[in-house]
Parts: sequence; structure tokens; C-alpha cells
Amino acid sequence: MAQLQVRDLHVTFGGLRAVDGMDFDVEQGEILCLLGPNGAGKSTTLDLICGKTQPTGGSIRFQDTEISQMLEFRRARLGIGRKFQVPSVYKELSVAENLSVAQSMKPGIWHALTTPAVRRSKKMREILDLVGLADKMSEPAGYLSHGETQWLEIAMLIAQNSRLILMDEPTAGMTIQETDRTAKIFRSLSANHTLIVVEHDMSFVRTVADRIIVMDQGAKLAEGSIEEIEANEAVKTAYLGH
Ligand SMILES: Nc1ncnc2c1ncn2[C@@H]1O[C@H](COP(=O)(O)OP(=O)(O)OP(=O)(O)O)[C@@H](O)[C@H]1O
Repeated sequence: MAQLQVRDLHVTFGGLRAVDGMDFDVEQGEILCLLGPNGAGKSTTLDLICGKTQPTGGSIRFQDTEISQMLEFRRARLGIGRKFQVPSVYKELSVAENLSVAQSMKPGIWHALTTPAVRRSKKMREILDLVGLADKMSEPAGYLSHGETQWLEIAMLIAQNSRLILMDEPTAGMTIQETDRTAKIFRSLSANHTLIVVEHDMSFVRTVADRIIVMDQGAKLAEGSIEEIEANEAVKTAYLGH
């Protein structure tokens, strides 16, 4: 069974149907990219999955639990992590301290008390290696470059035990080198994590996406591989039409 199942999802703001009957599944370990013109409802779809916004209708099942009416912090505890465009790291704390804070936010005080410090620091090291920040662990987060700050925030989501990570334009403002590195990080993350990524950079999408969903006016316009999406006439019209 898919890790995430979204069925007939709706949300209305005033008279506007921002998300209008979305249906899709995401498999464990998959990287799904959400594309679409401005205002198509991509960010709102992420908001609905993480609980920042409550739907007006439909169902969201995560690991077989219905979550569509659950509060945001409870969804985070279940393993849904959201990375926003503006990073929320503690600039005055070191990279390692930021990760410790994130680790301590894991559900269950019992877990924190019973996991030996040595195992916690081994885990921290693994996470920092994964995002390429092991050699910066003592640096204040405020000294990191834009790209490194984004990777630290991803590391913090992993430290919190997020299994499904939702990201809004993760490569915005990155250099080409940082974008390439981010693509590599995403590929290694997908061994143990599922990613849903809203992204406009098509070369990045081409590198990382296992599957693409194109949204338009709150609904799914097309779904498939990059080749299928690029050949899709409805997709071309939606982009040119806007
Ligand atoms: N909290 C809100 N209140 C009212 N309208 C909203 C709210 N959030 C989003 N909208 C509207 O819903 C529609 C979908 O917005 P959303 O941000 O999801 O689009 P998007 O596909 O992510 O676009 P972009 O690529 O520009 O970020 C837009 O018309 C937006 O103005």
C-alpha cells in the first residue's frame, strides 16, 4: 500500500477553490515533484498534507492513518516534516547544536532519556554526512551559505524522524553547484525517506523526480515521467495559457 494516499482533496478560500479534487498516491522512498503555473495550488497541497491548512473535504491517509483532520504537530509526530522557503534554523547555535535541538523534539521523552548519548551522536554524524555538513558541525548556523542552511534544515527534519518530507522550492536562490549537490542529497535521502517537492527548476526536476504531477487550477492536469509530462499537450497549453 502507498505510504500517502490523497483522495478527492478540497480546500476553498472564500469563493476560490485552491485545491479542487486532488487524487494521488506516493510510495515509500519515492521523489514526487509537483509542477504547475503560479497559483495552481501546489503549496496549498503541501499545506493540507502537513496540517498547516485544514481541508474542506477529502481524505489524506499516511501509513494507513487518516490524518486530514489531525493537528499539525500530531502529523509531525507521525513523521511528516515540512520545509518552508525561509529556513528556521537557530543562527547563533552551531550546526551540531541545531541538530541536537531537532533530535530532542522527537516524540517521546522516554526515547530521549533511553537513547545513549553515543548512539545519538553517531546518528547525528550519519545525518551530517548525508547532507555534507560534517566538517561544519562546530560552526554557528549563521555563518553557513544559503545552500548549507537549506541542507541543515533538511538534516533537522531527518533528526526529528520525518519519514515524509515536503519541500517548497528547495533550490530557490541556490547556485548551480548548490543545486547539483541538493540533487545528490535528495537521491541519497530517498533510500529511507519519501519526498514531495514543489519545484520550478526543470533541470533539477529532471535529475531527481521519480514521478511528476502537474497541477492547474487546483486539480491534477497530468501525471507521469518527465518524458510523458514534456510530451503532454494539456501541460503545454496550461503553461502557455498562463
Ligand atoms: N491562506 C490563503 N487564503 C486565501 N487564498 C489563498 C491562501 N493560500 C493560497 N491561496 C490562494 O490559493 C491559490 C493557490 O495558491 P498556491 O500558493 O497553493 O499556488 P502555487 O501553485 O503554490 O503557486 P506558486 O507557484 O505561485 O507558489 C492562489 O490563488 C492563492 O492566492
